[in-house]
Amino acid sequence: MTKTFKTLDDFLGTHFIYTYDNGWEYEWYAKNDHTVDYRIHGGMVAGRWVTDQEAHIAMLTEGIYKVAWTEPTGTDVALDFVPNELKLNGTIFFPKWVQDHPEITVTYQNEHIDLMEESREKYETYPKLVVPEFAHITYMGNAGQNNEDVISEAPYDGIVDDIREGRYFDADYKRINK
Ligand SMILES: C=Cc1ccc(O)cc1
Repeated sequence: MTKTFKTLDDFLGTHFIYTYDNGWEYEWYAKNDHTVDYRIHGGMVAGRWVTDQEAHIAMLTEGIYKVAWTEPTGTDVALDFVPNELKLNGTIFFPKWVQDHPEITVTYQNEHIDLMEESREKYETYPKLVVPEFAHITYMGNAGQNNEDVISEAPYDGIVDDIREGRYFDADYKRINK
């Protein structure tokens, strides 16, 4: 995808894959102006995926976007995208319990909200694990807003290569082989 990001609308509906400098690989979709979906392919909670997470999304200045949200696990996230330079800076604030029991969060969270809320009460919150990292964007796709095909299944080995190499979405950004 070759596109210059200028407006908030240029950002909304974009699908990204990126790798943080610590090696963690994430896939993230700006579903609309208040909703994000994502899948985690590498790192402490690889295998986790989430749809319809409410988030705050703002354009700070032309082509630079800030996204922030708090999750049912108690994890907080702040992302600053500079897509024209294929980079972003992300900070993840993990409660202690996610660091101690990451496996509880490695699932399709939407089907286990009660477990996330029980776990955040049952286990410890502090000290939080703060992970501030730059990331390099390895893929961008124009999925359009509210496209339910973008993040619609659990991550599997090779999925990011399928996406990057054009084997996953058709010309209308619908999933092939559904
Ligand atoms: C914890 C979720 C999360 C999603 C995307 C990202 O880049 C960092 C964290």
